[in-house]
Amino acid sequence: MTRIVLVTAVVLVDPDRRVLLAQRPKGKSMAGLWEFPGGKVEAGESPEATLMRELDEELGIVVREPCLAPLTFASHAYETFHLLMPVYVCRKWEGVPQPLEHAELAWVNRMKLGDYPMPPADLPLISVIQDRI
Ligand SMILES: Nc1nc2c([nH]c(=O)n2[C@@H]2O[C@H](COP(=O)(O)OP(=O)(O)OP(=O)(O)O)[C@@H](O)[C@H]2O)c(=O)[nH]1
Repeated sequence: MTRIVLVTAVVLVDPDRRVLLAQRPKGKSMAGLWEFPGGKVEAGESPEATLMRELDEELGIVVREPCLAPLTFASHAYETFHLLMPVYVCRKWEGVPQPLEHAELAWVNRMKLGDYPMPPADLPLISVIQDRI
């Protein structure tokens, strides 16, 4: 039986309908790949609380819970765990996202998401984002 790891992620959408991708830094697993901001849900935390904490830590922005809307989810078997990742969409936040924990950030036209190498779990998300954002 594989271990399920619960991670929440968010698609931040700007007024030009671009989406924020963040590049995983050197030294981490899947370094160099582009992901959606977020992280592992810790014990006692709601998925929304995880996102609000991660967005503060990773990007230095403040998001209010009502601004997080469910979009879709990813379910992917990695070699050592099974990732279950609820994905939210957010169009409103305070502050300007900064790469506080990532190598780089990119605001990407949603039709160009396929140009950015992503973790395998994220690939099925691309068409959902293109259709629904
Ligand atoms: N935040 C985020 N994590 C993702 C995405 N896609 C994906 O497979 N993941 C995986 O979900 C986990 C998120 O963990 P994390 O952000 O809290 O911590 P981390 O990168 O240091 O994890 P790790 O180094 O243990 O792999 C990682 O294993 C990461 O590879 C994504 O789009 N966003």
